[in-house]
Amino acid sequence: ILRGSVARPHLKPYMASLQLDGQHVCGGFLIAEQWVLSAAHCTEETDGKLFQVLLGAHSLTEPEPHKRLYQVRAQFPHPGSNIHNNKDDLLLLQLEEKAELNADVRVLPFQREDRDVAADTVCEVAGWGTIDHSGTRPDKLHQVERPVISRDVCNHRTRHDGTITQNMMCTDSRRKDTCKGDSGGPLVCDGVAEGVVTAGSRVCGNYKKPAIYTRIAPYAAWIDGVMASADG
Ligand SMILES: CC(C)CC(=O)Nc1cccc(-c2cccc(CN)c2)c1
Repeated sequence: ILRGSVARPHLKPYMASLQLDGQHVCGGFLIAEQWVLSAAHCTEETDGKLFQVLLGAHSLTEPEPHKRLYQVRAQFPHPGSNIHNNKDDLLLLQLEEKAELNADVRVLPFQREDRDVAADTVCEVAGWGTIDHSGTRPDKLHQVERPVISRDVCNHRTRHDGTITQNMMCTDSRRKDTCKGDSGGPLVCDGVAEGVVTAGSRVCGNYKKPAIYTRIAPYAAWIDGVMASADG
């Protein structure tokens, strides 16, 4: 998160850190006791290894009362996701067991009504992604508020030039923005997850490249189907 602030500890109890060998790679969030939603492109550099999922954390390194690292039983990237574009950039992770829910570990509801969030709505996004242009990685969760911009503005030829589909949404990226390692985290508007951070043009804080999110509502049926089909 570029030019945001340190989040209030454990006030975003749905946040997950997807880790490999103890290193934060991407964000995610708890959508059910045994399921985390993230971004499919986060698996690009994992060489087929499964993530571990850290829940209940504010600091990535310090001991905290309800912090716990969960093994992943299975990962389900959306079948339409690919490395060449941001389409269908969603990843479902089934935890090895149901997460123990408590004050610091809680499910976040996601939007099921497929209707665009109005432009200028101020939403919030959080993550352990890089916090400056030198790629400094934070120990603590950061957050930032960002206004939604319309798909028409986001698709302008000087911005994302028509690549933003109706399954995507954008927020203004002037100065304050998402960045590397924030992918997979939720865009939360009025307490509901409306989108999942995707890397898009992989630049941060440049107003000509607004932040892009995969809208969740269009994928509600896919999410429900995977959760229902996987055992348990
Ligand atoms: C395996 C993956 C972690 C590789 C990757 O995603 N790299 C990468 C590099 C630079 C910027 C970003 C990035 C992420 C989220 C939002 C944005 C744009 N605001 C950029 C992402």
